[in-house]
Amino acid sequence: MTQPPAVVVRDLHVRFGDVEAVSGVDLTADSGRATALLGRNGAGKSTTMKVLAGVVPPTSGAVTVAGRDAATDALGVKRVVGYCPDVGGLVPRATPWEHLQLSARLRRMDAWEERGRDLLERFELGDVAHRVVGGFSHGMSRRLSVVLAALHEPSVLLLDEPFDGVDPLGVEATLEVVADARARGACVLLSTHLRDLALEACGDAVVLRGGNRVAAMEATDLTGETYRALLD
Ligand SMILES: Nc1ncnc2c1ncn2[C@@H]1O[C@H](COP(=O)(O)OP(=O)(O)OP(=O)(O)O)[C@@H](O)[C@H]1O
Repeated sequence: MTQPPAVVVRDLHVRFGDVEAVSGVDLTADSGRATALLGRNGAGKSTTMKVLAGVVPPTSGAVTVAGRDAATDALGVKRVVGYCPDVGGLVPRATPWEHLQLSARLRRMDAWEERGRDLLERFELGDVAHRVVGGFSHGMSRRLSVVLAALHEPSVLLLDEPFDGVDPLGVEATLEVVADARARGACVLLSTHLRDLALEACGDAVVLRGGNRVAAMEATDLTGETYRALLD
């Protein structure tokens, strides 16, 4: 029997006052696959991700994440996803290890320490595990946000601009996290402006423009020329 898609978005609209950030997005994403969400600044990528993370409610439309309805069960959605937000999400006075402890406690995880340590090492944050994050560079904070999203091996992993300001080793570690998640059957959604990295990380691509979906295709079909044409 074919599995239903892990993420289903139908005619999603999100309004902030007078601004319609998302205006009719349709999208599906499958378990065991990674889907890139691409588009220019202001296209609606982060807002769509926030809805999928249960952080912002849909104004209208239907959104299901691992069987949970984002409009009526935001808490259920938050439980099944791992979310790396585009900005923020870290407590400046806490250390990476304290962030991991808090995350594990909130999720009632047992025996998370080894995985936590391993992820910090993979993202080259082992040496600063006990340093407050307030002094971290942008790239270090991004890397920690990916670690926190991945810690509990969520069935839906949402990475919003995970490569932003991240050095090549951090990019490699992030690509590994995406590959691991796919291998254990999770659904990955990753937003980025960077077509090349999207192609490396993801098998599927969805392009947004002005709050609408303008294309959905296999990532390999998204040539530079095609992407450029879709952005205009
Ligand atoms: N909280 C908010 N209040 C008002 N407008 C908002 C809010 N959040 C987003 N918007 C607007 O919604 C539109 C989509 O923003 P969004 O952040 O989703 O785009 P994006 O594709 O993620 O852009 P970027 O690539 O620059 O991160 C933009 O016009 C933005 O200004």
